[in-house]
Amino acid sequence: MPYQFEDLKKSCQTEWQAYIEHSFVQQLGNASLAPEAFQHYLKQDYLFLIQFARAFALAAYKSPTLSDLRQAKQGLQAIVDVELDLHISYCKEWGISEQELAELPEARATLAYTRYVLDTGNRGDLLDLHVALSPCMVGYGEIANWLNSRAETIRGENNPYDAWIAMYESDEFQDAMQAEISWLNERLADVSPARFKELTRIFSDATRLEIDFWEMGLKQSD
Ligand SMILES: Cc1ncc(CO)c(N)n1
Repeated sequence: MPYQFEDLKKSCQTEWQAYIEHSFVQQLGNASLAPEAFQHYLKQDYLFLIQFARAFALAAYKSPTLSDLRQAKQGLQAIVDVELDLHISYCKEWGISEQELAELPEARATLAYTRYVLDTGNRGDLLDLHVALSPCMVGYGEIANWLNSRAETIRGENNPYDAWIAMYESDEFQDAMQAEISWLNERLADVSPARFKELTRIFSDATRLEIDFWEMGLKQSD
């Protein structure tokens, strides 16, 4: 049986579920999340996105084919020209100025996660890097879908976090998530059991670092 993305999730099911169904996510869905926790998260996510853009630049460098190079360029462009602008205006609505964002120190959870991804890409190949990136690309799309499937989730103007859910349920994000899964499925189909085992380590590490990112938001830790 060729390996598929689903097998990566199955290899760390407990951690994956703890990430997708984290209390930060549940509280965001039922509108009970403390605004301070959300603001802390938003600020750190700005710093996260900057490092995430660098990871796509690294993906360009690690691309053996023109098609991979184009894909990496598209990812970098989407973050720099669209996501970061959106994030900056969203932060403004939450009372966080661009000046404040520019001067923020990185929380340890942000440092750990982003540098882990960059280091994994540096020492490995494009597949290692994509596996390290996949919990972000796929996880947030799944989170939006999971929230929408729950009776406890409040949508619309009665939830101050509605726009956050809307961003990750959008066609743009869901399409990017599907594209990432397809790219991985194509590559995973050819890997050996030993190579797959290495990749499950990376996937599980990145998933655990996503859990820490939610914890950092909830506890407002720096
Ligand atoms: C920490 C984190 N993971 C994933 C995403 C989705 O892009 C994000 N914005 N932030």
